[in-house]
Amino acid sequence: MAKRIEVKGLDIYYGNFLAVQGVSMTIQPKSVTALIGPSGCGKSTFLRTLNRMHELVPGARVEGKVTMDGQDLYGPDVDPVNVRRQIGMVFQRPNPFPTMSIYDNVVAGVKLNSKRMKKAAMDELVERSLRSANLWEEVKDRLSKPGSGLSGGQQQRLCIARAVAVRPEVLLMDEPCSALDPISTMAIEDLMMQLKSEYTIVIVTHNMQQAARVSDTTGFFNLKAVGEPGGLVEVDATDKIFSNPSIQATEDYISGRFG
Ligand SMILES: Nc1ncnc2c1ncn2[C@@H]1O[C@H](COP(=O)(O)OP(=O)(O)OP(=O)(O)O)[C@@H](O)[C@H]1O
Repeated sequence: MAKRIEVKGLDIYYGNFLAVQGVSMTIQPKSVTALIGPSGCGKSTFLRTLNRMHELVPGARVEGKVTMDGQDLYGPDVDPVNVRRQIGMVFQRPNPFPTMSIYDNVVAGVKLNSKRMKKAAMDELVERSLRSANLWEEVKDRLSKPGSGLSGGQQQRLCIARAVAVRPEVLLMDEPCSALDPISTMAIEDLMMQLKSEYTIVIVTHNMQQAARVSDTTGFFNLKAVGEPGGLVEVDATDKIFSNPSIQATEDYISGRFG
């Protein structure tokens, strides 16, 4: 299921404002890629262009190329809704549908994709998705209760279950632990390491220890100067970025000298 994403010469605009310039990188399948960098350098903006979610902002657009296993995600015949089905997103704040039951939350995306399913198949999908999100044991006896009754960490795992239920190829995670306590954060980090055996995972994180713990590859984004667009400064194996980066700005950032 996991697929490779290639980004070539990507510029990202909000209207006339060039927010991110010239990103080229390969995102490997069955691995976790972390995007780090100071606030405002365009990590979230870049992440959203990988499943065309930035298009929900009026006037936001890209120039350049993004392909998934060779398929141009911005090709003229490509439906962005289909791209978002193949490339799921998990957000900073857990956002289950609050009045919907845990069960219905898991299948919400599948129903949106208007797939008709028999009850038994749906039950099986709910169990499988909750198991992949490491949440099944905690919720199996209260599937009809509202998603809002879960703890923050459980809600985030419910959102991950909802994302994997539609069987995506890639999972994008935008600071998925920033609203969570350390124990829930550990649970999500463990989950990411399990999920990478099946998915391509890209995570934006402000937590460098987290990037070092969970990712195989790390990309460092930065602004060239105030008022200049953000861009990818360096991308390499996570061990290399955190022990012996090639670029001085990367070293300054990871050693806490700025940002
Ligand atoms: N909806 C938007 N409309 C206009 N400009 C935006 C929008 N979202 C982000 N920007 C601008 O794009 C640039 C990159 O922002 P982005 O949120 O991607 O950075 P980031 O690295 O993810 O920051 P943070 O770490 O603080 O979340 C910033 O200058 C920001 O002000």
